[in-house]
Amino acid sequence: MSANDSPSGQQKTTSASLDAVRNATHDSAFLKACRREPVPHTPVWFMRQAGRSLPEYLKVREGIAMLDSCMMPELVAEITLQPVRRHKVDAAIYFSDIVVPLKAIGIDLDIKPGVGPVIAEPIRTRADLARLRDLTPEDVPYVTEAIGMLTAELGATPLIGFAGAPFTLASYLVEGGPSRNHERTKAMMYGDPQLWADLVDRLAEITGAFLKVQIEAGASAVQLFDSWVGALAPADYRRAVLPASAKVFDAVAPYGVPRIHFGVGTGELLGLMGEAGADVVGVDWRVPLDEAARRVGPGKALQGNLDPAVLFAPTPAVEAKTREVLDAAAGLEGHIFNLGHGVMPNMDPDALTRLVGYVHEQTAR
Ligand SMILES: Cc1c2[nH]c(c1CCC(=O)O)Cc1[nH]c(c(CCC(=O)O)c1C)Cc1[nH]c(c(CCC(=O)O)c1C)Cc1[nH]c(c(C)c1CCC(=O)O)C2
Repeated sequence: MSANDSPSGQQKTTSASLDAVRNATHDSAFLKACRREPVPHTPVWFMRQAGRSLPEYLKVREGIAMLDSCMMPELVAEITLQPVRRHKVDAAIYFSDIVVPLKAIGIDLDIKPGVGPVIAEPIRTRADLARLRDLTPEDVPYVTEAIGMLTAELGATPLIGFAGAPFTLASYLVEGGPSRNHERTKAMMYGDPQLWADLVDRLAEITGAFLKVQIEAGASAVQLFDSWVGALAPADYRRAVLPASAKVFDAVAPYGVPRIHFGVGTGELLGLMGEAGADVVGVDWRVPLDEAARRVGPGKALQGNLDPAVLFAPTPAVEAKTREVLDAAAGLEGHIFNLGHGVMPNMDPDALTRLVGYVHEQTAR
């Protein structure tokens, strides 16, 4: 199957325009690095680059709830473009949230400012699983529409689509909201392995379908965020999570777009996260990239991994820490520079802009 066969039957983005997007972005530094090809400079983007660190974001979001904003295509396109205009990053990331596909299939949830996603009725029993129905492109028309607008504006700059991975989504659904220790999630995982397996398998189906919509609309790469999976030991990850994450990666494999996988505190899981099917493994700041490369093994690019908190230090300190990251990445087959986790709301946007310039200048070849 090629991406042009449009397996969902949706033709909102025509094959010809999808081909045009593929051609325009193909030789970008970002996609070359994902493919482990030589690059003119190390590409840079930041997780959570769109959002509260930017005054122009706060301005357009004024009076609009987070989830509502995700369903307004023009606003989504504007917010996605803001960090590209300001920082000159090498890729855009689609503005949305990991819980958007769950909302789209009818799960009653909200994103509470300063808290995160909150689920009205958590998923805890076999009967609850029935509420997790399949996602179709018709459930998320605003995604197709916004991505269509974006690819027209972005030209040669690739757009990264994303989704939450089954474990991280399951944690929100089972706990009912953010959780420090994932107690109820782990209680289900260890106590009712079959219910757990069925839950993450359902989530894999939904997530795979959601990523397909984004790719068919014109996303040039996808990132699967398993933000909280670092809470697990490798043996548990392999048994209870890897099959579901692999199912998501397999679902989008036929499109041939790079698949990025990221989690926080996943130093002990990096090899397994690559094994799940990622082409690019995201690394937080706790493991130097040369060591991460040893853990991941050959044939995969790495993304990361400056400690985001470093951005609060004076510029010479930021540059010294950035140099350390670049030095550790010197022998890699493919490196995409990023922070080890997301941009923080109170970060100075100018420090981010300077960082992009510094990485480009230091790695120009
Ligand atoms: C775990 C997770 C979530 N959402 C996401 C993850 C995985 C990434 C990670 O590990 O950070 C993913 C996400 N959420 C958002 C993006 C936008 C794209 C980007 O610029 O990276 C992305 C990629 C927008 C958002 N998602 C959210 C905001 C802030 C809400 C606002 O601006 O009103 C944004 C810009 C809300 C949200 N949504 C979530 C949290 C923890 C929060 C923060 C709650 C808070 O502190 O207010 C769940």
